[in-house]
Amino acid sequence: MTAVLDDPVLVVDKLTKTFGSRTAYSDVSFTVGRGEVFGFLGPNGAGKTTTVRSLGTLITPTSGRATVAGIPLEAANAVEIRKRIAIMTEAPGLYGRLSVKENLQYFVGLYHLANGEQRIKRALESVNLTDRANDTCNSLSKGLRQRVGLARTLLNDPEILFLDEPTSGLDPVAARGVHDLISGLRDRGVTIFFTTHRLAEAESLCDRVAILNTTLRTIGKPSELREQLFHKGLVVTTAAPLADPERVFGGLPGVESWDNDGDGRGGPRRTGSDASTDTGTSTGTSTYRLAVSDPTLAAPEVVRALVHAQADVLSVGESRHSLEDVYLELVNEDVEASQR
Ligand SMILES: Nc1ncnc2c1ncn2[C@@H]1O[C@H](COP(=O)(O)OP(=O)(O)OP(=O)(O)O)[C@@H](O)[C@H]1O
Repeated sequence: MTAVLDDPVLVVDKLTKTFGSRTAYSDVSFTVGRGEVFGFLGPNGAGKTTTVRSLGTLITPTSGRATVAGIPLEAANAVEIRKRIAIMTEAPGLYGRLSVKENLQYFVGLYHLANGEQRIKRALESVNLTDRANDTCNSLSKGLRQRVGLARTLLNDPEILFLDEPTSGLDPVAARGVHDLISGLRDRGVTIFFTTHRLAEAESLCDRVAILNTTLRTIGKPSELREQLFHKGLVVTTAAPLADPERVFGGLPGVESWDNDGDGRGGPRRTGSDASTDTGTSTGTSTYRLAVSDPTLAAPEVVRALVHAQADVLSVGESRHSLEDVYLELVNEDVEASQR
């Protein structure tokens, strides 16, 4: 990633936007490298759309600086910046009574683009809509309209594509279609900056993500964020509660602390939701979470100790945290802080 950041296409430095007394986002700094897929996450009202609108020259930031596609973000440079970028807001902004092709022809004219027919042909091919070129936009499903919106953004061969919630309101199949398009564009070297509320989408598509909640809360690869925020751990499930878990886990090499889901023993635990969570009270199973320095070294010790204690072990595995866990941990921290 360092190599990618050696060729930054978007540099944001202490950018702030206020509307009167309301702060949309504040003191935001980050860099996006050429060819990155960069996810911008945050709760409702976090300032994501306002950031996109600012970087896309649609509104003027209150303070701070940015360089977009190598050009300083200043009112005098807005036209030059817009030639190099494209923005798709939540609603694709199409003329419903015009056909797909007529819409694209309209935008080719608006942007004064040469070789319009060739551009339209390529854009339609990129989004697999060649055979719907003569259909009116009103007759298309929301998912297909979103694809027309994407085709529009491709007309000027943008260096940076800003997509504001491109899969909002789409069913899983249509959303998958948009994901495939984003992956295809990444393969062609287009930098993609997109906002989303779908954390699994961000996790699977993005090279890096930033979490915004008026200020930037964190930024990094999803895997790095998981490691920064959560201890490494093992999850042990047994068919029945251990008679004396402290005797089994306490003092084992590499095991820093343990906790039995639901009873809070064994010291503090920092975790969000986990796919393997099962307090098991109704089925008799019991789940133990162990904070360990190195799961590969600790796991054999733990298994030996469990066998020695004649425990009925159902599973021993590494605990996994998702980007959603990271997000919820950070955003919940903000909610708690605001209530203090
Ligand atoms: N034109 C405007 N005038 C006044 N306040 C605005 C304006 N645009 C946005 N805001 C405020 O700025 C804040 C950030 O809004 P923004 O739409 O950027 O958030 P968001 O993260 O995109 O939210 P969502 O996920 O709901 O789309 C909100 O408090 C919003 O009310």
